[in-house]
Amino acid sequence: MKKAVFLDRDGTLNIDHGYVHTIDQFQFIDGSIEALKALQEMDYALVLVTNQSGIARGYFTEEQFNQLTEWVDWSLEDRGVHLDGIYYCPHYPEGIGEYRQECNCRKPKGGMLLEAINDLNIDAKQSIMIGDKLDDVLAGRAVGVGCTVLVRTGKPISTEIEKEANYVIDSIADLPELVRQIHSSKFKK
Ligand SMILES: O=P(O)(O)OC[C@@H](O)[C@H]1O[C@@H](OP(=O)(O)O)[C@@H](O)[C@@H](O)[C@@H]1O
Ligand SMILES: [Mg+2]
Ligand SMILES: [Zn+2]
Repeated sequence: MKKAVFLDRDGTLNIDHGYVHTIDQFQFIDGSIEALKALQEMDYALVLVTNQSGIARGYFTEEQFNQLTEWVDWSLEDRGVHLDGIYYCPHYPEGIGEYRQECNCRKPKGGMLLEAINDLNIDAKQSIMIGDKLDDVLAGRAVGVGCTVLVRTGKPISTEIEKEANYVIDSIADLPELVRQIHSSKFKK
């Protein structure tokens, strides 16, 4: 079994301009690519788990999402970062057509993470969920992820919400250092 970092997208990997769906709108957060590279070198599988209710809301199509995702994936590969899995939820309970669903994949539910855990043989306990919203923390917790991390690069987070995560850091750029510290403090025990 392998350990993984479950990565939220908007607000964590890229700036959340609100329902980002074009290459022009997609801005990697400073230091995010380098952080992913470092985590990959620490033997973490990298798994993207993103709510894309903009599809169900009719703001953009699944096809547009897939095109952008392909660009993101290749931009990362270009910089030596391989995403082991990409999972997205296109649904919304008040959405349109086939996307109007009370699904099990939209965070805070754990469906996307669970699918990845099964597909990629991931050890949830050894894994990390990082995101910018309480829903990310709750999704991680729902599947028994060992460590939940909130970043301050996305939606504003209240002190009440901060208490729900195991750690709060300024940006995903700080995650490799946090992981190193966690590992070294475990050794000392
Ligand atoms: O952060 P991840 O999961 O990667 O993606 C979230 C996005 O799909 C969008 O999620 C929306 O929330 P609702 O889906 O409308 O609740 C809003 O927060 C948007 O600003 C945001 O772009
Ligand atoms: Mg987010
Ligand atoms: Zn869904």
